[in-house]
Amino acid sequence: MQISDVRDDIKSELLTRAQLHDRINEVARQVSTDYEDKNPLFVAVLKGAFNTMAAFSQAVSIPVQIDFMSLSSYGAGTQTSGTVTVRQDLSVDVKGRHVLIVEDIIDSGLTLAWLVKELKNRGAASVEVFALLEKPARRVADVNVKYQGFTIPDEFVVGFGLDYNEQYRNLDSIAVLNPAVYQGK
Ligand SMILES: O=P(O)(O)OC[C@H]1O[C@H](OP(=O)(O)OP(=O)(O)O)[C@H](O)[C@@H]1O
Ligand code: HPA
Ligand SMILES: [Mg+2]
Repeated sequence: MQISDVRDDIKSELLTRAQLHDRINEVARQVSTDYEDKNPLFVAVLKGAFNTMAAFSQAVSIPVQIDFMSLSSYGAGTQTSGTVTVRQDLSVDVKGRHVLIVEDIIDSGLTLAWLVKELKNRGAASVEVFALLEKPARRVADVNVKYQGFTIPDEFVVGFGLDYNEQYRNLDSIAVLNPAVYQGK
């Protein structure tokens, strides 16, 4: 789906499909060098990171393993609930593994802070983060992000996996949602 398909709901396009893929490819090159011979485990944080994981994992040039964890804290709104709920856990043991978390966005930082701690507690040999988007304005939890895509302004964005109330995930770029869509809800 493209912005023209949901024009009235969108305030502005922030990152085009080409910009997203160019940056993901750059990060993938770096990660391929850094993790050569480490047999890394990529962990995508669902649902939002499904597109980032697909594009990123295809762009790396080393063998990797892939797993998913489904976490939720936003529900149907535009503000974090402050509580991370595990909807679906990993299917592999991370003990002794070099884990790279693949995330769509760091906003408050609460989701990632929780996950990094959890994976370290489970015995991962190392835990690093690739976040496609970072929204520094709303950060309340400190997270060390080794690989990042773009820093974005303090606006609620959708597309490329990111949703508002489970919609717009299949938009092929990142856009600022028109506040009229969620105001008064
Ligand atoms: O830094 P934070 O404030 O914690 O926000 C970031 C997280 O919030 C969103 O997930 P959400 O809870 O909306 O679940 P979803 O991925 O299924 O949409 C997003 O995909 C990140 O995982
Ligand atoms: O700006 C956002 N958009 C969609 N999901 C999110 N989760 C945290 N921040 C955002
Ligand atoms: Mg969401």
